[in-house]
This record gives sequence, C-alpha cells and structure tokens, in this order.
Amino acid sequence: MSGTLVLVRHGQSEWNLKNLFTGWRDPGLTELGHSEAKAAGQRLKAKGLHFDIAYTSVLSRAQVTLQHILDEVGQPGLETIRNQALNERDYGDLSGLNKDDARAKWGEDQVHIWRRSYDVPPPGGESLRDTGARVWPYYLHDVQPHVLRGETVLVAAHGNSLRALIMALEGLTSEEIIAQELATGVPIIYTLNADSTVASKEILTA
Ligand SMILES: O=C(O)[C@@H](CO)OP(=O)(O)O
Repeated sequence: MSGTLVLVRHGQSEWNLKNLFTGWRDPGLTELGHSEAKAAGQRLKAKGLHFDIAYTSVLSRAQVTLQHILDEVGQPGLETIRNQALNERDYGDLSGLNKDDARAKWGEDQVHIWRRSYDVPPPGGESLRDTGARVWPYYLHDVQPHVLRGETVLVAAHGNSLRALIMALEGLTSEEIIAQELATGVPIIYTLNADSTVASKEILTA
C-alpha cells in the first residue's frame, strides 16, 4: 500500500442554499457551510490524519473549507496549491439561474441530463467528461505522485470536479457516476496501492 488521498467537497455555499447553479461563480459559505467544514476537520483530526500537502481550486468556497480543515487539524500553514483545474464544472449559461426555474423552463428531464449526464454539456458549459478532461490529468501529474510516495494528501474541491475524479479513480462507468452524489463537507479517505489503484475507501460521515 502507498499513501492516503482525502477528498472533500466544500461546505454549503450561499448559492447551494439559494438553489442556484454555481459552476465557476464564487459565492461564499453559509454559516452551516462554515460549521460543516470545521466538523470535517474535527473528524479528520479524530482519525489521526496529518497532511503533507493540500490542493484546492481557485474558488473561495473550496479554499475557505480547506482552511477550516487545516485549522482544525492543527496545520494552518500547510503548503497549499491552488489550481483552476480543480474548479467546479463550468455551468455555462445556467450559472446563476435557479434550478427550479430552469426545470420550469426546460423540463425536469433536460435539467437532469445537464446536471448528471456524463457527456451532455449545459449550454455554453462543460459536461462531466469535459471536467474530467482537466481534473484527471492534473491529478495524475501533480497530486498522485505525492500519494504514491506515501504521503497524505488533502484535496478540497467541488461536487462535480470531485465526481469526475472519483469516476476515474474508481473506474466507474458513465452510468455508475450518475448516481454518485457528494455531500457537502464529508471527507472521503482513500488509500492507494503502489500501482495507483484504490486499496480502501472510507466516507467520514458525522
Ligand atoms: O451548482 C453547481 O455548481 C453544482 C454543485 O452545487 O450543482 P449540481 O448539483 O447541479 O451539480
């Protein structure tokens, strides 16, 4: 076995609460989102995890979530790399629209296809496949080498950028990924084998 990879979706954002498509827009965390992030850090601390490096997106909800976690585990100054490759899937023209209003306008089925299909992009935005095409190479080139060296790596990112990563990590099909929903502020702990396949997975729910 080699190292440990912890993935965490940011805590609830203002736009999650308002039910708006977010994508690359940059709302902050709600009060609940801040406490979810702190609770995630406490649960990681209780597991005795000590991180060697952290990665996040260039969006503040993920960065603030990461900082709460690092504060809670007692590593507030840990080396942190921020990269756009880990950003949320770009929702294009849907960004900023209310999800119920979108269902009323385009229909439930079309909106579900835009939200959860693998390869149908929302107008002007990215499909999950498009998102994976930037997340996975970044993971392979920048993140995975640390894990394979035996380090413990934290990645704080977004619902769909992490779904794309998990799909490739676990070898899920485009059918299987549809049902995968990530809760806000719930860490997923993977250990990897030396050949980079997943050795174990634990979801740290409250
Ligand atoms: O709005 C978004 O950017 C994402 C994540 O909150 O939404 P969805 O659940 O539709 O993928």
